[in-house]
Amino acid sequence: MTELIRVVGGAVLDSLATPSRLLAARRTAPPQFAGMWEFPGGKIEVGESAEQALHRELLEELGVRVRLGAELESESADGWPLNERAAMRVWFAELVGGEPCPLQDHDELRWVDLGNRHEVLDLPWIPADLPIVEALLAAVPAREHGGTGALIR
Ligand SMILES: Nc1nc2c([nH]c(=O)n2[C@H]2C[C@H](O)[C@@H](COP(=O)(O)OP(=O)(O)OP(=O)(O)O)O2)c(=O)[nH]1
Repeated sequence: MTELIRVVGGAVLDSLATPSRLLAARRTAPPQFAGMWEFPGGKIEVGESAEQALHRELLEELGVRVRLGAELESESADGWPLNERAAMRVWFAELVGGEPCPLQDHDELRWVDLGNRHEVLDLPWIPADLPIVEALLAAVPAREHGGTGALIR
């Protein structure tokens, strides 16, 4: 059996304590994903933990340092299925250094309003990301319900 490709993604928020916006990134490659939106991140390299990989990828791709919050839990410990060979673990995060720029693998970054489901879901996400985005929207505490702090660990 071929080994699972392990991917990590960052659900970068304007704030873990009082989240209102999510940073989405538009891919430039490969051709089947170019122009689609995703969670910035990438494959875990040999010798890295998932969290180390996520810090490295966000620095390489966006030029930012982040504080990680809670993981967006999926049914499998391997993370969210992307295809028959790959799965992605996703962590909430907030910026602690740098301004996000599409340095590598993306040509546009966009802060989308978590209070507006259509604005978030109308982006042409990589199809495998749609259940993840739905779960993220459900996990982010609604401000009007006074839910804050749930994404901090
Ligand atoms: N980063 C990321 N990859 C995703 C998402 N959704 C999704 O299906 N993928 C797929 C696309 C790729 O086949 C794979 C991740 O590969 P990648 O190209 O981002 O990884 P990498 O930065 O380590 O790139 P490379 O050096 O191996 O080319 O997972 C997502 O939201 N974020």
